[in-house]
Amino acid sequence: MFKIQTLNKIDPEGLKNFPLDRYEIASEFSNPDGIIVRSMKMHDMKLPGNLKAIARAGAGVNNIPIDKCTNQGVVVFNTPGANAHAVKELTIAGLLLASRDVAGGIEWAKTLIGQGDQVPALIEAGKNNFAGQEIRGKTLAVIGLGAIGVLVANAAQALGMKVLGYDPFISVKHAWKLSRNVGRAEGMESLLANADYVTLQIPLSDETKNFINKDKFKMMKDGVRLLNFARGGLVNNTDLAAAIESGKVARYVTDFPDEGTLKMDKVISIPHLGASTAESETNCAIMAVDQMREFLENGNIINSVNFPAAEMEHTGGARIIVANKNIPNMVSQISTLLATEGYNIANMLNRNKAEIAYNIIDVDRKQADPALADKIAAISGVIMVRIIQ
Ligand SMILES: NC(=O)C1=CN([C@@H]2O[C@H](COP(=O)(O)OP(=O)(O)OC[C@H]3O[C@@H](n4cnc5c(N)ncnc54)[C@H](O)[C@@H]3O)[C@@H](O)[C@H]2O)C=CC1
Ligand SMILES: O=C(O)C(=O)COP(=O)(O)O
Repeated sequence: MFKIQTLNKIDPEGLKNFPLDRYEIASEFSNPDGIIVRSMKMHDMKLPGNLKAIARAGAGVNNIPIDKCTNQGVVVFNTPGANAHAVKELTIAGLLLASRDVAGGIEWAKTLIGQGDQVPALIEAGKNNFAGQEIRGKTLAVIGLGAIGVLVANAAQALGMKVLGYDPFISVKHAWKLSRNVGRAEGMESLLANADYVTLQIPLSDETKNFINKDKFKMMKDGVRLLNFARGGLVNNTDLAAAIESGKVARYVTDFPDEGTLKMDKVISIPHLGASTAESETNCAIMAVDQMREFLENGNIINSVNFPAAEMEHTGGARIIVANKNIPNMVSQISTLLATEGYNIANMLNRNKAEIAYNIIDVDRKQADPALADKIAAISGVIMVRIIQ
């Protein structure tokens, strides 16, 4: 039986894909084999000894201690693209909320309760205070052209905006999906100097923390509207407060409000609703569960953020999976040990990603002795071994 712990509410449509004769699912387990999580912060959590994999039902993995997981041989998955349409739609809503004072107007309209028959006239008299601008013809800078950024860029272009994209690491897959009408920014300076709206669709990492700071605000037009449906830590709050105060930023729309931004003027705060649609929650849960099962049952790795992709058809016989440091001479030590122990390799796959190498080895025996795992684990540089019978 595999034990799967859910750290957030995970859509049952996904969880039902765990067959109950082989899986136990609960929100509390002392030593689970797998964890499924959404946004809960795991950095202070001690990783359970049996833990083999963490699946993030969503895109951002900044809530997961990736390096610690890698060092302990724990494979971390996410579900790329599974919630991208939901975030695209809310980002488009953000563009409109940044342009027309719909939020302020709604608040004001509620204050008219009790004015009886006067309400329609008061509405007409007061609406001037909430007028705005159109997005058509304005320039949008999209920073990050991944699953979400490409959809946002294409949708904004279809709504009549001029769109400039910026992503020095754009993947071929996403480049193919980008409308040819989306312009390529030559660099940050020209991108920000030309933008009426800037939207962030990049991950939060050590490299991107405080990505929007006083230097970037300096490059922006006065009255720019900034959208952040990516992560709060991408924007430096002190510099944002100064940019709002000086009129550089006309509106900041954020899906990640904090105590600091809640107190600022001109900020529209959304309570992290980007991926909160029935469709996205289902998509993410199904993908997370499928990837977790594929790894636990077959050792195959699909959409991991810390391990290489590795898929090999299981042709029968015992399967041994081994993760090791990506250094020379590991495969030969492992295969020599297998030969010494009398195992013939029927099929083998070796993949690597950064510091990690991962092997899937099928042997032509139905069962492998569990003690074999300990012998492989004793080879210096081996991080994780598991036998799948
Ligand atoms: N508001 C919400 O509920 C949600 C927020 N997100 C956030 O959005 C982020 C992006 O999500 P996806 O598009 O699905 O991820 P993705 O991995 O498909 O795309 C991210 C893109 O950002 C690019 N990038 C990375 N560093 C960059 C930099 N310094 N400058 C320019 N581009 C850079 C990458 O090359 C990649 O193309 C997630 O990491 C997460 O933080 C994602 C889903 C839901
Ligand atoms: O997928 C992401 O990165 C998100 O921010 C969505 O978070 P959530 O699953 O709604 O807690």
